[in-house]
Amino acid sequence: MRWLEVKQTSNISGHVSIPGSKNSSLALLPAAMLTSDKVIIDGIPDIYDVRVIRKIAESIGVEMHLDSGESCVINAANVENAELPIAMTSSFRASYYFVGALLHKCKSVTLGYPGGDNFVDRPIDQHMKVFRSFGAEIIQGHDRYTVIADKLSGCEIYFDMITSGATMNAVLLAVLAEGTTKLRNAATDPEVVDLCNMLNLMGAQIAGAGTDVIRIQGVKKLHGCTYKVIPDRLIASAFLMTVGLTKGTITVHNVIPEHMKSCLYKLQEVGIEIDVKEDSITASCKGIIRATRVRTGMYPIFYTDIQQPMTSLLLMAEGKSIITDPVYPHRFSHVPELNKLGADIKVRSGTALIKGGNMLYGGIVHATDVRAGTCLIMAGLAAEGVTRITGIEHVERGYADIVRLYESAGISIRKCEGDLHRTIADDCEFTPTA
Ligand SMILES: CC(=O)N[C@H]1[C@@H](OP(=O)(O)OP(=O)(O)OC[C@H]2O[C@@H](n3ccc(=O)[nH]c3=O)[C@H](O)[C@@H]2O)O[C@H](CO)[C@@H](O)[C@@H]1O
Ligand SMILES: C=C(OP(=O)(O)O)C(=O)O
Repeated sequence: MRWLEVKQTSNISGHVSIPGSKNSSLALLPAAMLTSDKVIIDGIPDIYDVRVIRKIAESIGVEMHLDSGESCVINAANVENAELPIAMTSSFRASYYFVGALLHKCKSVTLGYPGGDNFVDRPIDQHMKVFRSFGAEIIQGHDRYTVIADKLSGCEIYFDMITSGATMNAVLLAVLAEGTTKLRNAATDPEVVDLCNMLNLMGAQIAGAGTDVIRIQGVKKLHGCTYKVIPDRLIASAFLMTVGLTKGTITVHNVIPEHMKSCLYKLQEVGIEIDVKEDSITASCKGIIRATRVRTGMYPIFYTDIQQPMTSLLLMAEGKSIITDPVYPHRFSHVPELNKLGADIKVRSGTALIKGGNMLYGGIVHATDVRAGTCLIMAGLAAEGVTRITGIEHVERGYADIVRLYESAGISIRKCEGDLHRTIADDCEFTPTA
């Protein structure tokens, strides 16, 4: 059994260089397959999902080399078919971008239904709507689906809800489709803009990215480029929140503060001091944390992916806080785990009612998704004694080297392997694996 081990920690002082965005990388890597030229992308994190993408790519003849923390070189000149490995494509969420990236070239793409963070049911009806809008036929099996199109025709799509994934998939299909595509009610997330920026550098004609109407004029061919992925705003936001649990100061470097505004304002509101520079943000906390209400939404509203870390932060507040997550109303699997550590949280129809101020005590808890992992690490830092967090594989989907990253923040956590139920005081028996 593997787990992460976290000890109560106070008064931190650290500097963290934020890695490239997972959610951007998962779209940029398939996007690089739209051309037969070489594409170089800097800053791709060496996380589990990226490793799976690399294996899937290799299985269809795409060359993908990743030097850790450096450049990823992608060459899709020799891809002929897109019969993708089912289990691999079902092991993470964003495999659907392979359809957007390969349908034009291969005319047929077969893959497994998306997996990934299993906090809730996550429909892909908007992706299906996108495929059909471009003229594709979809054949659905019990564990796989095939998307077939001899030709992709530009179209107009009004999304039924704001979805970053389906917006990006539509962009991937539109850049080489015949004619013009107009996407309405499109997502405005920084990761959507990042994808459009790279595609424009490859010769695409995309206008309006970052607004809710994106217009794409299809082109005949895209060419290679060198690009750098944006920083991971989700990892950066969680680090800033951490000072609310440990007290002290933390500076995140290599960030784009504009991407994190909804988080920064909320942190100031609850009592964390925020100092924003051009590409770094310092958060400090000496005093009390105030209770608040949080409601998630699609960008630029407070993002669902930091709802779980925010829950841990609000455990420190005297009084009652309320977190509602309309984006994923069932994303609360972290709550029973936090309650095991002494928290007092009740969940009622997509809303967590948090009674802050309780003492937290270390224990054994389980992370069911990457952000639940972050949230449990944060609670562990405030809990008396030692906290062990299982479900590391979920955390590894989003963090390349979580131990080293926290170390730079002045926080010591360990990856351990062995007998989980050995007495927590019996510290020296564990075998750190990183
Ligand atoms: C790999 C990646 O980038 N993952 C992020 C992406 O996921 P992902 O792109 O899957 O999430 P979406 O933006 O598509 O989801 C937004 C909302 O639309 C709904 N929806 C989406 C698609 C669809 O076909 N039908 C449908 O009903 C979802 O249930 C959700 O309520 O955005 C989410 C919302 O910010 C984040 O939590 C994920 O970290
Ligand atoms: C939900 C997340 O990721 P994914 O969509 O890849 O499951 C996340 O990063 O918090």
